Amino acid sequence: MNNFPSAITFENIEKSFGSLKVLQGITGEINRGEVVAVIGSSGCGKSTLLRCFNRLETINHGRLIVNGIDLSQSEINYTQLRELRTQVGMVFQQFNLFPHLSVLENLTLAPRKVLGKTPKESAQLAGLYLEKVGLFDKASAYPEQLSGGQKQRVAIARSLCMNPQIMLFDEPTSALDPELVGEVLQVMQQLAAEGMTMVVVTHEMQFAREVAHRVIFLDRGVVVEQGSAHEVLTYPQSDRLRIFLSRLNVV
Ligand SMILES: Nc1ncnc2c1ncn2[C@@H]1O[C@H](COP(=O)(O)OP(=O)(O)OP(=O)(O)O)[C@@H](O)[C@H]1O
Repeated sequence: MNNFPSAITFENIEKSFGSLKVLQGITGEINRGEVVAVIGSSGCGKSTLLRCFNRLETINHGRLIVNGIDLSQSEINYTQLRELRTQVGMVFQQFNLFPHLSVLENLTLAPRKVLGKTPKESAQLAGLYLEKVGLFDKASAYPEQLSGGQKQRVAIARSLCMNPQIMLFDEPTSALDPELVGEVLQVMQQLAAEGMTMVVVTHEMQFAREVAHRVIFLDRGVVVEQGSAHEVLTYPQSDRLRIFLSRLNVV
């Protein structure tokens, strides 16, 4: 367990793609054991913020510390990047499973290659986490044989095999048929109850309301409001948040 006090600290971070300023000076903190939902309209920078947290994107300006690793610099060394990718798991909208590998092979690959586990140790780990997401019986299936909800549960189990301290979820249920959303949210809810630090970019306001400790509302690359899910979703202070929520029929 890393002893750095907060899981993620970000101060005045900025990120541009060419002339497009996507993050325009964002400051905040994710505490250990906290579940934070990041909400906002399409294109406001939610995914970019999340991707900065595991260095899929590099910030242009500001200070960013993730699990004690300083990501403020434009260059970090290979050891730090490996450490970061081990400690911070990420689940994507499109699952990103390897189609040519079985479920078991998808789960055991990183523990073997990155953590140096033996095939037996990694298979044990995989079994443990497949059990946790209710898919032990699918170990020898291939991704194409699974439903979207099952694929996403496999993707979560795959991340958990690395024993991460922080989990990032980028719209994990957006690509799913509505009837499959619940099974994925349930797994996430269980992780949250076990104390996992989670940052979740989501359009699922019910999940935000029921599971998130805190909600951050982004608009055009700035944090417009943040607070408890109850405060932010029930008593929006700004017109921008009111309009966003009314479009989703939340308020
Ligand atoms: N690699 C990139 N190169 C150029 N522009 C990018 C890149 N990634 C994101 N953008 C742009 O940055 C802006 C913010 O994108 P981002 O994906 O962070 O938004 P979002 O809030 O997650 O949106 P959505 O809810 O639709 O996923 C968008 O205008 C997007 O087109």
